[in-house]
Order: sequence, then C-alpha cells, then structure tokens
Amino acid sequence: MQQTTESVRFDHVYKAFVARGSEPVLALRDVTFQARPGEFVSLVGPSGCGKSTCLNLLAGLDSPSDGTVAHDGDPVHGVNTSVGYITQEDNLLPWRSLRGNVELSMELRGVPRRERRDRAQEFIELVGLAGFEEHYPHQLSGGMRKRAGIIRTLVYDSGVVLMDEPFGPLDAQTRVILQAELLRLWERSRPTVLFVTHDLVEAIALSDRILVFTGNPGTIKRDYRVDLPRPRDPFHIHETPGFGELHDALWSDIRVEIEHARGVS
Ligand SMILES: Nc1ncnc2c1ncn2[C@@H]1O[C@H](COP(=O)(O)OP(=O)(O)OP(=O)(O)O)[C@@H](O)[C@H]1O
Repeated sequence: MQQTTESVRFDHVYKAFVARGSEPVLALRDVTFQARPGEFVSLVGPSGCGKSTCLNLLAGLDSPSDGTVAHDGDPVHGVNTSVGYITQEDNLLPWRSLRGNVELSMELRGVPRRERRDRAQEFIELVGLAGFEEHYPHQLSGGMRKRAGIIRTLVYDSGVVLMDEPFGPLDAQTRVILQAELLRLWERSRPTVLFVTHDLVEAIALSDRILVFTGNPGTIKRDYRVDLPRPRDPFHIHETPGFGELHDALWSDIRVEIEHARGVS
C-alpha cells in the first residue's frame, strides 16, 4: 500500500457498457474526484447517471473503460475485498440468526470466536436490537433487517464503505431513525463513505460533500461542501442555518438534469 492522503480517487474515469447486438452505453464520462480518509461523500443525480457504476468500479465488480480508480493509492484490479458494500437489499442469510449474520463478515476474516461474539453484541446493542440475537431474518421487521445489514458491514472496520440507496425501501420515519443511527456508527470509526441517494435531505444530513452528477453520460457537475456543524440531528436538519440555501442549490442543479433527461427544455 502506498502512503496517500486519499482514500478514494477517480481519475478521468470513463465507463462504457457494450452489449452484443446493441449500441454501447456510455455510463460515465471523465469522472474525477477524491475522498479523504473519513470523509462522507454522497453521489446524487438523475436516474441512470452512473452512481451505482461508480460504487461497482471501486468494489472491483467492474473495471473502467479508461482512467483509474484507486483505493488507498492503489489502482483497483479485480474484486476489492477491503471495502464494505451495503445495497438496497439487506442480503441477510435466511438460515442464520441475527447474531450469525452480524458475525459472518468477521468469521470470513478469521476473527477469533470470543472477539466476534463481543463485537457483534456491542453493535447489536448500539442499534437497539438486543433481545433479537437468535431471531432469523424472517422474524425481523424491514427496519430491523436493514439495521442488521448495516452493522454486519460496519462491524469489521473497513476503511471504505459503499452504500447504494441503503434506506430506499423504508418508510420515511424509519429512514430518519436509521440515518441518525448510521451517523452514530460512522462517528465511532470514521470510515470513508460513498453514499448513493436520491434524497437530498438525507444527503445533506449525512455528508461532508455532495457530488452532483449530470445525466447520460454521468459526469460531475458540482462538488458541494456541506458545512453544517456536526454532530448532526437528522430529525431537525431542516432547522439548521444554511440548510435551505444548500437544498435549493442542489435541487436547482438536479432539476435541470432531470428535465434534460426527460427532454424538457
Ligand atoms: N451491466 C450493465 N450493462 C449495460 N448497461 C449498464 C450496466 N450497468 C449499468 N448500465 C447502464 O449504465 C448507466 C448507469 O447505470 P447506473 O445503475 O450506474 O445508474 P444510477 O445513477 O445508479 O441509476 P439509479 O439512480 O436509477 O439507480 C445506465 O444507462 C444503465 O442502464
């Protein structure tokens, strides 16, 4: 590993998808950005602008057509097992209890049993799931499963965590509760986070920076710094001075892109 002050670096990244019998799709065009260790960076933009593609490139699930994607100074080649990846689906194993699911990532990394058990218990308690350790995923609510999926990834302290609309399917109240819990968990170990969302309020509540993407092909239109003080309270983020101006600026940037994508002039 090289010495670097950047946790994540995208350097003039292009990504084209080529499917047999159809025109190539240019998903990303000349995407360049960096994230420092411990930064919480959200990616927002119209549907299909390449946000998930960026996460997949960093996870090594796909490779750039041109340009470089680097993690801790090293170009990503092949599956990058040192990032944590949380998607919309909770991906819990149905045959494992809550405790078994939370311990899984540590088990795969060879963490000794006692340490695994203690650490899993600490995180289960942190998100209010104590008492449900032996429950199976089908016995948990959507919000509880989502919490389990999040702590399963955060429990093993990876330096970079990718989150792709992790709260998408949840109701509005549960989303805000989980945002607050995520912030508390993030403050503990401060991983670098790349967070994809369509929810601008969520992006403001959580992030240090918000990257706004253009649609089709995706490139970075604006890089906003979110200077609202921390710790933040997602329940009252609207009342924070500066929130309204930032929300308006983000929305007017994105609205242009959505209208452009829909052919509205
Ligand atoms: N494996 C693939 N093969 C072909 N095209 C793909 C593939 N993955 C993504 N694309 C295309 O690349 C573009 C970007 O997709 P991506 O899922 O990254 O966008 P997104 O911004 O995450 O979208 P959304 O907000 O709707 O989730 C889209 O046009 C999509 O159809």
